[in-house]
Amino acid sequence: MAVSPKSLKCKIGPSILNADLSQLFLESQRLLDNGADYLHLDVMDGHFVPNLTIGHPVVKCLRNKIRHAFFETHMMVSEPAKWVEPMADAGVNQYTFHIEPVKEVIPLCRKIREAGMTVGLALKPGTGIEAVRQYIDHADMILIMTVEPGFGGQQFMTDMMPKVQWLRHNYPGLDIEVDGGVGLNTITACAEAGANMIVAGTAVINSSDQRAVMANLRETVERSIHKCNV
Ligand SMILES: O=C(CO)[C@H](O)[C@H](O)COP(=O)(O)O
Ligand SMILES: [Fe+2]
Repeated sequence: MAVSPKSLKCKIGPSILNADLSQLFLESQRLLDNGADYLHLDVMDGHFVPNLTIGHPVVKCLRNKIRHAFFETHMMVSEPAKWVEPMADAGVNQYTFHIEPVKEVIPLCRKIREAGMTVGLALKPGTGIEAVRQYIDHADMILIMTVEPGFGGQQFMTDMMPKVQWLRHNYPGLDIEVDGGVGLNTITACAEAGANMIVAGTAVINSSDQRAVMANLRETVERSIHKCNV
């Protein structure tokens, strides 16, 4: 892995997808109390992916209860431009959208920033890194999906790691997120490839010791960042 600047930080963002959503506030607060740096909120529209989850009204309710945490929405939707203002109004901090269905990526990045949010660009497993290269300067973070988007609890795809490695090599200071099947058995591959933003759903939610799992994920990533800085 190429040398990362000292400013690169490990951030752990659990996904609430497989949590008990009838207790969304309590589940989210518990994750934050147990050491989460941010919340990764999976938004699905039943078109871009074959599943439905939550939308901006639910995010807004959650924001009314949790004032200060960083909220990332992972927009698995066919028309991400449509939800920028509602999500900004709901108190979202980072708007991460898939580039696959979007014709005009750069104007959408601009719109998201104008709405006061940071920009994440997400790639499905079948999307090559060349598809995002031209947009990286317009984004704050790149999300490399390590499962086919749509469902929690799937198996991690190790063969996505070359994408992470390429990004880290060429963009030492970039926030690079991995999402899907990330847990104690797969974090080393993510960390060594250069990911610094870690989304973990079932590995954290299903654990009886969320704090220990998140601390373990963090230690592994911080060790890799440190190795590159010495
Ligand atoms: O975007 C997602 C699925 O499309 C989820 O964020 C992801 O799957 C998290 O769950 P797990 O860690 O269980 O895979
Ligand atoms: Fe996600």
